[in-house]
Amino acid sequence: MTNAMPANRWKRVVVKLSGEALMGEGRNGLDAPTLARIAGDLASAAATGVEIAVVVGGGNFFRGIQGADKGIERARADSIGMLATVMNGLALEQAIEAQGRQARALSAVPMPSLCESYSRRAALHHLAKGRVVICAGGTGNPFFTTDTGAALRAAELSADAVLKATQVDGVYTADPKRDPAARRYDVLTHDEAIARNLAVMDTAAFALARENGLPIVVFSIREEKAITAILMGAGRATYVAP
Ligand SMILES: Nc1ncnc2c1ncn2[C@@H]1O[C@H](COP(=O)(O)OP(=O)(O)OP(=O)(O)O)[C@@H](O)[C@H]1O
Ligand SMILES: O=c1ccn([C@@H]2O[C@H](COP(=O)(O)O)[C@@H](O)[C@H]2O)c(=O)[nH]1
Repeated sequence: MTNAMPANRWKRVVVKLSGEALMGEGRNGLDAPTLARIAGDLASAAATGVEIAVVVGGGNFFRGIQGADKGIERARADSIGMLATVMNGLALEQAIEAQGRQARALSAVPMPSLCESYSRRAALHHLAKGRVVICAGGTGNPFFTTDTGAALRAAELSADAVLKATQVDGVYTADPKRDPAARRYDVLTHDEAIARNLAVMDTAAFALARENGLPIVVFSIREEKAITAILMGAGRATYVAP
């Protein structure tokens, strides 16, 4: 971990939680022990007093781009992807509450019979009460991802950082799952991430974070209590500094 990370000064963070992380060692869907482990970490993180909003992905169920490759109209495929994030959001809400911490899933795609709709005001209200806020449905628009959703929510909620909880332990010179020679960065800038096409997050997310002066911390959610560790300035991660 880099000393550059001013973790313990953060008051509010947005955690981008990989949907794929929720499937554990499975091939898709939700793995109950993994869900409980991550929910426990989020509950511990909230217990430190830092306000936690989670933007949850949907890659364990569906990604729009894959649907489009199979012939589903892209906007419709993205709608299915957004629904996938709501499924994850509802599961996460219940798993966090099972850990004794209040949580509220707020969907950017209104589904009032399932959960509250997302609004900035509602999110700030629940955060002030110490609840973990789960932002589901991404941005609510097709042609975006939950990475961009995380940068957007972080900007509008005046968060101090985006914590990208993913499958790899940082940003590499190339995708480490495909290139065993890829080297890991400790620190880099948004400009460098964009210029080098580092696909750990999409360019729109890096650009939105850069424009709003938001640091991004990329780390592996496979580690025990990884989110809590990052809040304490510990753990292995790449710090993307504005
Ligand atoms: N330069 C890079 N450095 C690190 N990881 C990279 C890089 N390029 C591509 N990746 C890949 O990006 C992935 C993370 O991004 P992605 O948003 O696709 O998945 P995710 O965080 O698991 O979210 P979800 O499952 O919800 O879609 C990593 O698992 C890694 O394999
Ligand atoms: O703002 C958004 C966010 C997401 N989507 C769709 O959902 C899936 C799942 O999200 P991931 O970020 O890939 O985990 C995504 O592939 C899109 O199809 C969206 O349309 N708008």
